[in-house]
Amino acid sequence: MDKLLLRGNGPLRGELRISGAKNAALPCLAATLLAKEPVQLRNIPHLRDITTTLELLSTLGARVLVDGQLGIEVDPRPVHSLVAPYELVKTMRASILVLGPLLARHGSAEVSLPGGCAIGSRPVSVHLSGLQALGAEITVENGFVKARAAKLIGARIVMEIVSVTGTENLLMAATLAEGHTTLENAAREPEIVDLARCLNAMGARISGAGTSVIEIEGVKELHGAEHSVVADRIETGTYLVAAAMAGGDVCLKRTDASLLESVILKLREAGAEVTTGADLIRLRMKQRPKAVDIRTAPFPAFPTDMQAQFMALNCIAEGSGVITETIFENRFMHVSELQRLGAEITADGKTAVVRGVPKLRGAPVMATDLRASACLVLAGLVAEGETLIDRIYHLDRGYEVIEEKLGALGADIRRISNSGLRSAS
Ligand SMILES: CC(=O)N[C@H]1[C@@H](OP(=O)(O)OP(=O)(O)OC[C@H]2O[C@@H](n3ccc(=O)[nH]c3=O)[C@H](O)[C@@H]2O)O[C@H](CO)[C@@H](O)[C@@H]1O
Ligand SMILES: C=C(OP(=O)(O)O)C(=O)O
Repeated sequence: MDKLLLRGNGPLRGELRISGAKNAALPCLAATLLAKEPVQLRNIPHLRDITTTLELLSTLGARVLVDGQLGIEVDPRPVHSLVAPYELVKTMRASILVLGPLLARHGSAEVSLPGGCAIGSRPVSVHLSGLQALGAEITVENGFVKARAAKLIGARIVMEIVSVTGTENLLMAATLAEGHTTLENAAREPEIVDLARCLNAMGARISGAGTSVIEIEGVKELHGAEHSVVADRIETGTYLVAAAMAGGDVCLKRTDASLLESVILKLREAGAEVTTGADLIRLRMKQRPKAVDIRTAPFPAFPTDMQAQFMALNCIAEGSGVITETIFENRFMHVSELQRLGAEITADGKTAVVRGVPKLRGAPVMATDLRASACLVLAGLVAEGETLIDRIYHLDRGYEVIEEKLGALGADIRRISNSGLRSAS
């Protein structure tokens, strides 16, 4: 099992290219199952979750071509299986996203209940009740969701909870439903806007994505298309926090500041100088960060996927910051690991109070989920001495070559793989 070894060694300087967003690429890959022709997707990040999704699509029978330039073509015509097996689905939350497309295009689907980060109970009731409202018959048996519908019929759906993948599943299913569908209380995340763009390029008729009311006029079929996936706002935010913690001057390219305004606001509050251009963000930090209060909530508020990284920032900041996690009930697993590095944190229920210390000290730590892993990397960048992070397979689900990217900015970070020690830069 790979590990990461870090040594805190001062400011970060240089330029980085941000990858396509995992959480946009995954629904777009699932959406290809709706088409009658091959779909080309560009700017797909090279990540473990993407590989798992491609394996899942191949298992269903789709023909997948990877062109080596971050481009992937999926030909859904040979699909012959409508079963998403447990072995593939267990590692990844987004695998539930094949449910809506398979049902809408083929009239039935069996999808194992999904895995993903263990950051809460993460039910899928919103997905299932929405599909029922579109006319599907749904049962959950032996860990599988079984869905059938001779034909989906458009409906007005008021989602009980704001759910990102729930909105995406229903959006995809509704594109081929007969008549009009309205999704109310929809999630507004940029990845949903990106999925709607991809679907509209395939011939869907969707308006309102990015607002809480999405309108979908069902069409008879969807055709092939080409779509380039939006930049990863969480990867962007993670590298911005890295520079805010380590200090220095970093420019992130091929990203979009409008996707992470709430994060940039908090970085400025922490004392960073942030300037933005059409597709770049530059962060300069000349001082010890000031602690900030964070409250996670659905977009456009502060994202839960950036909570752990800001907790790491508060750990070495001047003053105290209160972090309130309102989305997931079990997303403070990084607290005990940060404490191993000398952080002063008191967590109680949804709230963690972090009192900044002048220095963290390196130690062996364990990654517990994707963003928790990222926060340990950030802490390791500024800790005195060596930090060894175990179980970084979580990190590989969501960060493309993190050790190379941080290494290029001057960080001392190395991956220790089973085959030996590999330098970052
Ligand atoms: C692959 C992907 O895009 N993952 C993102 C997606 O996850 P995901 O789509 O799983 O997250 P949701 O938006 O569905 O979850 C938000 C909250 O709603 C609850 N809920 C959700 C569905 C449901 O049927 N019932 C229910 O109670 C969840 O347990 C959670 O407490 O959005 C999260 C919130 O921004 C992000 O952290 C994840 O990175
Ligand atoms: C929680 C995340 O991923 P997933 O929903 O796939 O578990 C994440 O991207 O931070």
